[in-house]
Amino acid sequence: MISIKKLSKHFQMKDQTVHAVDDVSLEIEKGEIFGVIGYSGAGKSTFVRLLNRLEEPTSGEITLDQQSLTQLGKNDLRKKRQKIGMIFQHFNLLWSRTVYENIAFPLEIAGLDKQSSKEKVDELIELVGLKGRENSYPSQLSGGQKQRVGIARALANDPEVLLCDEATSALDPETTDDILDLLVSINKKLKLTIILITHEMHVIQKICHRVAVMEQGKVVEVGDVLEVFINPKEKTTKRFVQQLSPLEHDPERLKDFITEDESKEVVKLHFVGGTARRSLISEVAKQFDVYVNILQGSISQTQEGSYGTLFVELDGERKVIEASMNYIRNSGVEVEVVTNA
Ligand SMILES: Nc1ncnc2c1ncn2[C@@H]1O[C@H](COP(=O)(O)OP(=O)(O)OP(=O)(O)O)[C@@H](O)[C@H]1O
Repeated sequence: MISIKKLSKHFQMKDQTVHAVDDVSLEIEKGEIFGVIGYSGAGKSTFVRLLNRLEEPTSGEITLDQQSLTQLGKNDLRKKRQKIGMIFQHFNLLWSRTVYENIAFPLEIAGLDKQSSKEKVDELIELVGLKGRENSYPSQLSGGQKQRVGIARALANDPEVLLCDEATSALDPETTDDILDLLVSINKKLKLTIILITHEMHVIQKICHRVAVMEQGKVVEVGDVLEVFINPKEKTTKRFVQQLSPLEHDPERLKDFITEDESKEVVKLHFVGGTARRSLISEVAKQFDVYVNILQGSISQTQEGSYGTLFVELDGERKVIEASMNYIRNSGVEVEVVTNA
């Protein structure tokens, strides 16, 4: 749906050229939530601003639904921009206008008549959960509510793509989750393609289908979120993934559990995909005469399924331990016996 080819943006400074976006090529599918993650200065904001030409590329091409964005003249660009909604970290609302008027603003600009505009605004207010707040001013709203206004306004002209520039970075964790849930429900309901940039892996994990990792203007890794989480290849990607599972393997803590005792075995369970949804641990404890002691680990949900590791101690007769390990393996979960924790 969006095809980005060899896209670059260079800023010519007095004594140097900054390669903010450097030869980026990506294909973004219709209806997917595509995340771009990178540390500060990686080029994320510049990248997302190039996608609606708030920033003019130095070179390269962007195609949206087979139409070249990069070659559009001023008038056509203005029309096409209506099909690219955008939300921002600091909401960018009109402070002297009410919630209703903020959302109606892009419809006014598009020349919609009053009645159709009212119907659309009412529908959007319902969609983003702001019923009853139509007449409030932005200053009377919480951060999460302000972003809901931002989202409704961005959706006013029925865009094909929604660009999110660090849209949850100014929000507390709970509100962040609410807004991310809202984006997922909009993505599903409207089949809207969403491109979001963030420096938080939690955001990628929670809502994205695919992710690109940016570093010094370049995309250094791209793939399905689940795949990238399970098997990050680049150093930067590994650092981001570790943000979410710092406790995954703490050898010191596990050491105390490793014994020569035949009746105990410490095993590492590696969950990938849908398997972690099942109540495997309680099933094992119920069906086999073993105690299952969870030592450490974490399971995370992504849009494509769960992944993660759990270290557990199985305590029981040798052959029962073996049988429970086989049961776990047959459920599609990788089992590794931890001998050298
Ligand atoms: N208008 C500009 N003029 C000169 N340099 C710029 C301009 N905009 C961005 N840059 C530079 O381009 C590089 C990428 O910046 P960008 O803001 O896109 O990164 P980012 O990943 O979004 O980081 P942050 O989250 O800190 O904004 C940085 O080195 C930045 O200083």
